[in-house]
Amino acid sequence: MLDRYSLLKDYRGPLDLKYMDYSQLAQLADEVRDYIIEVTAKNGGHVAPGLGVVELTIALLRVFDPPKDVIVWDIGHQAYPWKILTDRKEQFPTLRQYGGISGFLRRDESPYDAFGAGHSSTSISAALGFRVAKDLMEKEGYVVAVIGDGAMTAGMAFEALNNAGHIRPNKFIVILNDNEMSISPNVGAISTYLSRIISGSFVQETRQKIKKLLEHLGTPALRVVKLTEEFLKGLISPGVLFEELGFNYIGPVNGHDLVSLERTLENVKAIEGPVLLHVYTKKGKGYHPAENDPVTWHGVAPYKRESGEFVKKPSPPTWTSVFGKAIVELAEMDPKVVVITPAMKEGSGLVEFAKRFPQRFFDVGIAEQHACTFAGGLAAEGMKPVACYYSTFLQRAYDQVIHDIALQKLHVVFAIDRAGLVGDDGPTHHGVFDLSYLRCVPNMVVCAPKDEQELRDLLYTGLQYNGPFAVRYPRGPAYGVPTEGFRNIPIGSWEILVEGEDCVILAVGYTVYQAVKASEELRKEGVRACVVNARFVKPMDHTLLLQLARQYDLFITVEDNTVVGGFGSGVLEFFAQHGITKRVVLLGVPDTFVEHGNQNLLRDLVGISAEGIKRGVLSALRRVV
Ligand SMILES: Cc1ncc(C[n+]2csc(CCOP(=O)(O)OP(=O)(O)O)c2C)c(N)n1
Ligand SMILES: CC(=O)[C@@H](O)[C@H](O)COP(=O)(O)O
Ligand SMILES: [Mg+2]
Repeated sequence: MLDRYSLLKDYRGPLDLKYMDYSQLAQLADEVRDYIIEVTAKNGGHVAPGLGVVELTIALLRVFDPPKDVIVWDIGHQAYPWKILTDRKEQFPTLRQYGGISGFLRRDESPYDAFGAGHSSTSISAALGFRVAKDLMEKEGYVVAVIGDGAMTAGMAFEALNNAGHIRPNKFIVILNDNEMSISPNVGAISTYLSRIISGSFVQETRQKIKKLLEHLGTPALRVVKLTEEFLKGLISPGVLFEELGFNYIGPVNGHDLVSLERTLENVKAIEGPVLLHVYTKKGKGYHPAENDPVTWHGVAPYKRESGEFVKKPSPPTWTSVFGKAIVELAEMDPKVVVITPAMKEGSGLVEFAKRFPQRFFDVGIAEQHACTFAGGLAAEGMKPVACYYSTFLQRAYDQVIHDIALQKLHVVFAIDRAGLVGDDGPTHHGVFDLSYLRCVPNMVVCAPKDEQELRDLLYTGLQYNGPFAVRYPRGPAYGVPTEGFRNIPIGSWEILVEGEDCVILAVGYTVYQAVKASEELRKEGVRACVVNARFVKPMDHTLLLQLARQYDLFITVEDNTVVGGFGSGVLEFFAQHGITKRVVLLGVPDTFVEHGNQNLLRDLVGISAEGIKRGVLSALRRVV
């Protein structure tokens, strides 16, 4: 694949960059962009973020000397050019494939990936750690954090700036890559401030304000105005916010102008104290579909590169779209329903809701903790907040779930998307801990639907129930069952879906229909397994569980969550509390970080697909295939 690129094919590594002239570098930038498009068209992935930082990556590799100089990219979804230009151009076609290279940064993948990432807004903290460690150990080198404007909206980034502004280290540079986009257009007061810096309006407006103030003070001051005009120009730094936090603010600089970018970086190296370099770039640069629609092209499935059309296979609606439709209907029925997302409007299926109910929709930026406590406040005053999270990102708000919602028994519905194995994004994004971390929290109701209708019903149930309620559902297509209306499901109730005498399979959420399929296959082999839809993980159906314990000796629990502390553990705890001694086999995600790869392949590998469950049951019955 590399043969078609005249410079990239013979490129050996960052040292080569230092010997190229600017016309060669421009050509190399084009080739890197082309290569990213070529590979992501086949594999899918994050297209627009990486296309926007090709020149920045080249400049960093020319001005600094990694891995001696440490470059920490935030999130890492924009690091495809970094992977190609450091040491992974050959492996790049395996991007996000099982066994291939990751779509994010990993320390075990390359010495150039200084710090693992995938979740947002960690770069400045990690970089500061590197800086302090280097200083304590008297090690050479610069430390640079590269953070996007979206990532900069998170509290964690400001916690790090606060600390860095106090320590005031030298050779510590934060590059703010500002493309005015999070996944959606960036939101919030900080984003507005950054946009005003880029447009130049911040300085102009501040000067006007000072002039007006002086004019207001009368004639002597007016004379001063004239004298101070030039002085004011120098006095007002557009990055006054960062200056006040103890950083030297430099910028804004065009992040696609390699010459000035490099010159600025060279100058920045000589500045004493921490520096914030504000760079503006275009998300999706160089590929028209992505430049024109960076929201869609943030992260995509495979596509045709010439047209930008997506290669779609017919499939049932996604769980996300079922949720998105249901929440609009529920909001129509109840004016108290409000929706909160920490920067995941599209991914959480909320585009329609935001259009229909702009006053009741809150994109709070990448601020999972704030989103949760904000929901708590809304609930305390009598609204019905639905806090929409990806399972993996809810991890950020764990203390808030406990302290601000559960302890106060507040009526917040957590709609948790991307539960279970998500596939190509890999271990940073799998939502395989939520059943464990939520079921141990007092007052929480925790449930998972077996299909689309049950998702609607559980949401409806959650909005009727007066307390903390979490419903979790997976990434990707649902089962295609018809949906209509809403019904209340008694909290803690399970249902028997398949009768059988040999053993009982207690399955949760996505795995329920897999267990039903497995039971059909098992029947062909003479095994009659009972299948139960254990839709409530907390509280469990104690009555049914006691009844089943009288009937069966072998229990198989299935969940798309870690087996450590998850649903199966809950069943074991219940049996232990009731002195029930039955054989219980736990099927689920093992106690290891599962790699990236095709979602169904991963499900099969960990043994929670229909085939995997069949294998698990047979082996439990000691009839190993
Ligand atoms: C804690 C956390 N919340 C949400 C996300 C999902 N997410 C990934 S990229 C992104 C937008 C980041 O915007 P920015 O930092 O400006 O980078 P850009 O894509 O614009 O280059 C979001 C919200 C995440 N990775 N981590
Ligand atoms: C980088 C990041 O965190 C998001 O872009 C994430 O990859 C989105 O995942 P989905 O594709 O499941 O929406
Ligand atoms: Mg951005």
